[in-house]
Amino acid sequence: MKIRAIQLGMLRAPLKTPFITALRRVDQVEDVVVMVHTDSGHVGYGGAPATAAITGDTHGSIIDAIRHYIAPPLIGQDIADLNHLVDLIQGAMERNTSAKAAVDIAIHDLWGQLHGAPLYQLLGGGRPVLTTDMTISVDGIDKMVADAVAAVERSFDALKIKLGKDTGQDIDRVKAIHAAVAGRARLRLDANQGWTAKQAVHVLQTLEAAGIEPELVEQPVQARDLAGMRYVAERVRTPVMADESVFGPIDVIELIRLRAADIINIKLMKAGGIAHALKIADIAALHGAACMIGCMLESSLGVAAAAHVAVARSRVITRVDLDGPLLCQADPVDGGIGFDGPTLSITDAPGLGIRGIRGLERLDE
Ligand SMILES: C[C@H](N)C(=O)N[C@@H](CCC(=O)O)C(=O)O
Ligand SMILES: [Mg+2]
Repeated sequence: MKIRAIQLGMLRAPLKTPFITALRRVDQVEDVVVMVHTDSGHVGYGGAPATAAITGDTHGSIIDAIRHYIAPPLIGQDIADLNHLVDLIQGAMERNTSAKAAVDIAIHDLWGQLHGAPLYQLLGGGRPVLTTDMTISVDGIDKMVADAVAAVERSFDALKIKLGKDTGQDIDRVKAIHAAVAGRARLRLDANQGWTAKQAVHVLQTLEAAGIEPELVEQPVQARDLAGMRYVAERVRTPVMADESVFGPIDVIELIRLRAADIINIKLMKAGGIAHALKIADIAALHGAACMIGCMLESSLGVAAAAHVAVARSRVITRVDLDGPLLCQADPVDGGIGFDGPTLSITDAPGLGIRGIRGLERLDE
């Protein structure tokens, strides 16, 4: 099975309600779609959203990186040589992790199809069912409480509360949500880099003193401020999770060496795809650090790939934040994964099991 052509497209899916974090506000998912065609007539699907505020990648940069740097060396290569293909993708250029992830996902989809098995089975197996949390966008307190209660009523027992706008209001937000859902949902706090280290300690110690024990706090301070991450981790009971501070395997080694976080949020769009996400999970496991599998605001193309990774590394990936497709009015991806409330199930079709994408806009050269 040899790579014949790599085609690009755009997928757009309006959200049910705006997605708002300390970093950005978005109204729709927009993924660059990668379709890798083989001489055997198979198609491998991958995708990447542009999360410029986190990865630095834009739709234009993703398309350009794939067209001019990542795709050309792959043409004519054999899908059976997965490690070689991963080396070509990762070595094609510096950074551009979203573009690399989109192509890496499509190649892994084909590798699964080549072997006639769902990807998670080839990566080590596991039970193909996960439970995701639900994200509550940062907003006015009443709106956040209403969104949190609605999520709990839909059976979500873990809520990811977006914060990081204003420390005083953030404390009030968490107190109000805690009062509304206490005992029915675990609270995961995500400041998306919005606090200083001292502010983070103040927010968390105030909540802890009020008898609120969040399950974790995600990326309280600026991505590069590993000393700040450690400062927070040393002063609060709430476990600290690194998100924007950790992109690839090397970052994890540094983070663990500095003891700057307790938990690592693995995202394919930061890692550059499945191969490096697996490496991160394996490094974390060796050091006894726990992981979450996360996603950007993206469709079930990338989320399906992340789900296969989470299932195959379920001993170390103990938390799941794969709610991107659930935030959309409708997910245009056919096949792959399905949701029933917070329960995410993977089909047993070969590879990622993607059958097609409704309303795909083709991007021609
Ligand atoms: C969608 C997911 N629950 C999430 O919150 N992901 C990110 C933000 C992604 C984005 O801005 O697209 C996170 O910070 O964890
Ligand atoms: Mg985060």
